Amino acid sequence: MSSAKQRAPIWEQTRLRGVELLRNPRLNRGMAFTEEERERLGLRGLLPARVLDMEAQKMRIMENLRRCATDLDRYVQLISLLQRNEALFFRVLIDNVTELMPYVYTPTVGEACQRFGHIFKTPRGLFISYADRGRVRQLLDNWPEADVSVIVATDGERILGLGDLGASGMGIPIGKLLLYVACGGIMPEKTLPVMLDVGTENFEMLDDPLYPGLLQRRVRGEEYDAFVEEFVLAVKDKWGEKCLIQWEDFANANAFRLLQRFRHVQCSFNDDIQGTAAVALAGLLGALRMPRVPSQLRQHRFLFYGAGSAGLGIADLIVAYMLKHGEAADEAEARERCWFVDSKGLIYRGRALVTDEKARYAHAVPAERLLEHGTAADGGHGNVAAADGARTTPQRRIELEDAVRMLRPTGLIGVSTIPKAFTHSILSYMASYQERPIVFALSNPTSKSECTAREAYEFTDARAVFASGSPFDPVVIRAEGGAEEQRFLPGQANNSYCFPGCGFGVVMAGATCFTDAMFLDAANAVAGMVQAEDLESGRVFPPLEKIREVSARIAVAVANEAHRAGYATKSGSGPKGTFTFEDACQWQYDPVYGI
Ligand SMILES: O=C([O-])CC(=O)C(=O)O
Ligand SMILES: [Mg+2]
Repeated sequence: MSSAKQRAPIWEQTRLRGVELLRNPRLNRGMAFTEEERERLGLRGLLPARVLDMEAQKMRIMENLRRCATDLDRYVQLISLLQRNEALFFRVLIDNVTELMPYVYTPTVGEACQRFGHIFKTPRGLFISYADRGRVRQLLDNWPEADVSVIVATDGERILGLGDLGASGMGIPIGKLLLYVACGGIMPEKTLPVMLDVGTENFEMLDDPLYPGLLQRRVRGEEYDAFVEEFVLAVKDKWGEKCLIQWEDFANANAFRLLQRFRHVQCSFNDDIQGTAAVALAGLLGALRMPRVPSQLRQHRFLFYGAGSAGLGIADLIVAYMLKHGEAADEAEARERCWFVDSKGLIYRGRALVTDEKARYAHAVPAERLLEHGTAADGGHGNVAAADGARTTPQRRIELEDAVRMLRPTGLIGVSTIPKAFTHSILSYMASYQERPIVFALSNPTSKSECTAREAYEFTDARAVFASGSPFDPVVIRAEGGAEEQRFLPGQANNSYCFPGCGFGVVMAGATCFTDAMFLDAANAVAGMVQAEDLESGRVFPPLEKIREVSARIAVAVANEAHRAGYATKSGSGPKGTFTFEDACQWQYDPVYGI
C-alpha cells in the first residue's frame, strides 16, 4: 500500500487518455488535473479552463450536500461522487466524517437499501445469485481487481433492524466497505462488496417492478449452505485464505452457523455478533470509568432486550473479558451477570422454547418469584411445568418491565429492534435504585432505537450512561432541582468503531484466522482511547473525529494478537516483528491526487 505521494506521474500510471480517463473514478481528478496533466493526457478542452485544487473541490461538494433537501438525496449525491472521483469522495468523507457518516452509513443507508432498486444508477460490487451456483468461481474472475483483501458479504435477510430486504440489502456491504477505507485506511481497490442473492421473503420487494434481485422466495437448508460454501471456497481459491470475509446482516438462524462453519476455513468474522460485541464491551468499559458507576463488570447485572446475534455476542464477550481479568471463577459465574428477554419474555432456566444458544444464559429463578412477576405463558393455565424435565419450574411470561423490577439490572442493553421499548416507567424505575443506570439502545437504524438519547436522559433525571447504535444529536437538559443545564454528547456504540480497524489489523498482519481474542483486544483499544473529557460530556466512546487513530490502534492490537497466536504471515517493524502504531499509520490509505 504505497502512499499516493510516492506514485509515478499519472500519465505513467495509465494508458487511458481524454474522456476515458475522466470516466474512470479511480484516476479521475476532475478540474484538479493540472496544466501539465491536461496537456499530456489529452484533456485540453474537456475541462473548464480553471484548475481547482482538492480543497476547492471539497468546498463545492460540501456546499452541494448541505443544499440537498433530504438525507437520501445526500446519499445519492455522495455515491455519485464515489462513482466519478474516488479520491475526492474519500477525502471529503474522511475530513467530514462526523457530518457525513450518517449518510453513507447508518441510518440513511437503511433507507437507501429500502429504496435500492429505485435509486440504483451504477452497479458496485458483485451480485452473486443462486442462479449462478456452480460457477461462482468464474464470477469472481469478472471482478476487475487482481488483489482483494476484504469482502463484506450479506444475503440481505436481516438488514439492520429493517428485516429481509433481499438483494436491496447490497447498500450495507457497500457502506461498510466505504468505512473500511475512510475509517480504517484500507486501499479502496482491495475491497469488494458481495450480495449473495438467494431470493427474499419480502413480498413487497418481490412485487416491486424495480426490485433488483432474484424473483423467488429464499433458498434454505442444504442448498443454501452449499451455495455459501461454494462462495467461500471460490474466494479462498482466487484470493487465498487470508482474504477477509465479513459476514453482515444474516438472519440469526444462519449467522452463528455460518460463522462457526467457515471461521477455520477462511479468515472471517460476523460483524453483528463479534464486531457489535467488541464495541458494546468497549462502551461498557468506558461506562465503568464514569463517576458513581461500579468499576468492575462483576458488580453489574446486565439485562439484554433481544436475544439475537448482537445480544448473545455481547454477552459472550463480557464473559470472555471477565474470565481473562479474573472477575469470575468460571464461565457459569460470569454468565450470571447477563440476562435476556426475548420475544417470549425473560429467559430463565426451565422456560420452554429456549434455543441452545440462549440456554447458556437461562439462569435459575425461584418459582415464587416467577409466579409473582410473570403472567400465564400458555394462554390461561399458567402453571404448567416445563417440557424439559424441570418439573418444578412454572412457565410464566415475564415482560421486560417485570424483568427489570425482578432483577434490578445496573445496565439495560437494547438489541431488540423494538422502538420505544425503554419506556419512562422502566428507565425512571432503574434510576430509582441505581445512581447511574447504563442504558444502551443499540438497535438500528434510528427508527428502531429502544429509546432516544433525550428520553434516556430525561427519564433518569440526567443520570443515565447512554450510548446508541445510531447517531443522536447532543442533548441539553436540566436535571430536576439542578441549577444549570447540562449538555450530553451521546456516544455511538456502533460496530463502525471496530470493524474497520479490526479488518485493517488482519490485513496488516496477513492473518489467516480471526480469533475471539482479537475482539477483546479491539474492545480494549477503543476503550483505551476514551479521555476524561469524553466521560465528562457523557460519552463512553472517543469522538468520531478520532476514528482513524482509533482504527490504527485497534489494527495494531489485532495484528499483534495475530502475531502472538501464530496466525500472522507478515511482520511489523517493532521488536521481534511486532507491529507498531507507526506501522499502522504508514499503511493507512490517504486520498490525495498523487505528486
Ligand atoms: O450497520 C450498522 O449500523 C450496525 C450493524 O451492523 C447493524 O445494525 O446490523
Ligand atoms: Mg450489521
